[in-house]
Amino acid sequence: MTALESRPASGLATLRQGLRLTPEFRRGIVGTLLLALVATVGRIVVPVAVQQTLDRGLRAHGGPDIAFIRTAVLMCAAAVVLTAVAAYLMNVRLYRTSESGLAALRVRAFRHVHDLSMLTQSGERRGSLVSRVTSDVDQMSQFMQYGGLMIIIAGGQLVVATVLMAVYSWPLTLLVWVVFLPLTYALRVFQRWLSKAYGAVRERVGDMLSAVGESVVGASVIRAYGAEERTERRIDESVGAYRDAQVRAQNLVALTFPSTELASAIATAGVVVAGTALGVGGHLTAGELVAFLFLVTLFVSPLQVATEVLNDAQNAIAGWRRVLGVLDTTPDVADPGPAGTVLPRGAIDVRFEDVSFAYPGGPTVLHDVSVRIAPGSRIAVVGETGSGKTTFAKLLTRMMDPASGRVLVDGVPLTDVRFSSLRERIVMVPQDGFLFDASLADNLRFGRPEASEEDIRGALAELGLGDWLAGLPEGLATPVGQRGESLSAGERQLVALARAYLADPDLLVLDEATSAVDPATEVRLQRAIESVTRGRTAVSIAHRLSTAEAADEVLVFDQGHLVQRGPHAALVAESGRYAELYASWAAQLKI
Ligand SMILES: Nc1ncnc2c1ncn2[C@@H]1O[C@H](COP(=O)(O)OP(=O)(O)OP(=O)(O)O)[C@@H](O)[C@H]1O
Repeated sequence: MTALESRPASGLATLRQGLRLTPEFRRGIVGTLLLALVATVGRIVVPVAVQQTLDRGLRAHGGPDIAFIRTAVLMCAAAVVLTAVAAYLMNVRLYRTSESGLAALRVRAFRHVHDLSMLTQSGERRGSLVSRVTSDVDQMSQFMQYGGLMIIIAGGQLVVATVLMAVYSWPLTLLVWVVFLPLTYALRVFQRWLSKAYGAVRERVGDMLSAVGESVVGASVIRAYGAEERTERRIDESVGAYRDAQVRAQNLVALTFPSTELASAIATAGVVVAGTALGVGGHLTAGELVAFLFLVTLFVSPLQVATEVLNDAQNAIAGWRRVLGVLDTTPDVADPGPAGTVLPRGAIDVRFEDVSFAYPGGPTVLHDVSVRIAPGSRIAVVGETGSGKTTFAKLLTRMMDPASGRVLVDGVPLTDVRFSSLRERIVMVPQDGFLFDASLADNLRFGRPEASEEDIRGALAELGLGDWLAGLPEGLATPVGQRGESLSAGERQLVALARAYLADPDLLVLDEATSAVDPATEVRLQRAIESVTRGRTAVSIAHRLSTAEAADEVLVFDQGHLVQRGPHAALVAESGRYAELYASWAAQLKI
């Protein structure tokens, strides 16, 4: 089960919903349809001209009427040119609208992915999420540019050809329809099968991208554990599953082609036989029969195109369903928008009122937590692994909302605070602060894009990192590599801290890194943390004893309950959870 389910709605409902959510596709559609009409009507001029030339020009009373033939040929040439121009203009318009529609859809889907809470995102594999915004939209683009156009033309052509065929001979028209009716029914059945088959194809693309993406990102872990073979097997399997799904879908497509060919051959043969009989009986002229055969070709080609387009259409609808799956997911952590409160500047006062939380489908991991954190105080959150520390931090920064209870900042419920204000005033530094593949300066500027080089140097100096910066080969221009791989783990933590310092929040939530660093970096980190947390409310998930010792107060979590709180010295003196944790820390230090 993924968090963003593909919608099971019918193909037509999906298209309608998609068009409603992407008004760009509908822009200028009337003009395009008119051009399609001109292009279609233009195609019937040739058969009519041939019929007129044969029946009224060549077989005119008293010999061929050259003047009539000349006029018919000229009109025919003019119609062909007009048709070509209309078809060109229609193409251009369709490309333009479909491209801008797809671009808007991509942007909208991508923004929406960002609006979704961490919880929804973590329920969906990253590769699959990426495929919804990239390859699924690409599938739609093929259809919108070729298939959509063909359907418009083919539909018009089918109607116009039928009407004109009926004008020449309704019994022959009936014959053609009788041959083709079973085919149209069969096409509808194929469509249902294809819809299922292409739904599976789109799912497999997501799986494949997920497997490939993960093996690239986790390359070092794979190598470290010698798991290359297992990883290759997983990729082989996902590629194989995609191939099988495609082959299954293509087998169905292959079935549709011969069936149209067969129906077309039967219809043509039938028209020749029945048409000749009608001609002998004096009900049809030679010109009319020839024109009718031309029209049968015009009638058949849209059906042939339809089978091709059906393929694209089903693939596109399957893709569109997955994109709509993203757009339709209401963000569970919603921004109150302009109606929301803007927090005033200054150290933030935090209150948790009976807060409980459970991850979707899981047990309660935080139970009735009530706590007040005074503005400007430094708090250390401690507890065994899995005790709920990170969950507490995520609720405090509104990465997710509590199942029950409230979190208040400066007396305002977090849910009422405008996102822009929330993200500006409250910053979380996760254990492994993600660094982008850019220069050190660009990464530091992430929280405050307008910061000048002087601001950055000043901030690093205030954090006691001036000497570290001086030791870097290219200073602020030093590239940090993908995910900061050119830096050591300790240096990455320093950059994450400096980035938060530059953003200048009023509440800083710090998930202390557990990775061991060399003693010199450790000292730097301690000094930097001391400076970063000064003057603001700071909540650190502490993995080091020194952090707890330096804090104004310690919050002790045990199996989702807040079991103790108070200054380090007082808690050590009490017998309780903290004293046990302290004892195990102290034992580790002695080793
Ligand atoms: N995304 C998630 N989905 C489901 N359960 C989760 C998720 N994240 C955490 N949990 C569960 O919630 C409980 C509390 O986890 P939490 O990450 O808050 O603990 P922690 O004290 O921060 O642990 P650590 O010190 O190892 O980081 C654990 O039992 C964990 O398995």
